[in-house]
Amino acid sequence: MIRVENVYKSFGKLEVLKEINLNISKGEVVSIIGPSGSGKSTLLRCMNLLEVPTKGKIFIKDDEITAPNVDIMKIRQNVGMVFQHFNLFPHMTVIENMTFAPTKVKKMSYDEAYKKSMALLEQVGLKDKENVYPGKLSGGQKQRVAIARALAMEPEIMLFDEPTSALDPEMIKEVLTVIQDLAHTGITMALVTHEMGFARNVCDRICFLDEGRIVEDTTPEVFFESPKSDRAREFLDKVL
Ligand SMILES: Nc1ncnc2c1ncn2[C@@H]1O[C@H](COP(=O)(O)OP(=O)(O)OP(=O)(O)O)[C@@H](O)[C@H]1O
Repeated sequence: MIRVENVYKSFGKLEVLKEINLNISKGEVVSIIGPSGSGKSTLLRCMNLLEVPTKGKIFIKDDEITAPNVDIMKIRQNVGMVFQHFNLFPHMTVIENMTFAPTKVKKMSYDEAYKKSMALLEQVGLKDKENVYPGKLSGGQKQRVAIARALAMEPEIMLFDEPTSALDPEMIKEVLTVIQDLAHTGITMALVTHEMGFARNVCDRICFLDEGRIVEDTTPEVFFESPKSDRAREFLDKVL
């Protein structure tokens, strides 16, 4: 579903990603973890071209998204993204946030977008917040709306960039539960997360990044029980 081939990314002289090769199959749930500054967010953002690789290719299904003249809007319709800071439109109510892209970008009828949005709000436990502005929601509620909003575009892929890092501890669980419920429903998911329990219990695979390179790409069992690299062992000693 997602194929990253020999990708490099630099910001000026700073080489942030080096020789990245990664395959994520349809329906797989992959966690990208590693020390701060190791390039996790940059790698995720390359998967929908929020960052453009300096070198290498990325394919979504069989389409090379790094090819010149690619229709980026079309790609992003199929790749939902959830950010650390929610990114809801503050001047729109929850339902306006939800129906905006499906009607404007996907040209869904308002009725269809509305029905779909309400079903998704119910799924994330926020049906009663339909007409509320984001400013009146808690962080956890905002993030659940952001997830529902991304799902309203019916993407085949969801990218999560530290979706719980900006939340108070008591709200982390409600958001992780929503993400966990989504895992293994057929949607392909890549997550940058610092939630080791979630990575271990929910994800199919762990990609451990260190200084811009994938150092381990393995199952949670192997990664958490017997990582092969010193760097992963040092990292786990610090975070567990
Ligand atoms: N747009 C940018 N311009 C310049 N440097 C950037 C940019 N985005 C990221 N970087 C740098 O690239 C490096 C990797 O950043 P990235 O956010 O991908 O790391 P990360 O592993 O996600 O870190 P964290 O866990 O702290 O969020 C960092 O040194 C960061 O400062």
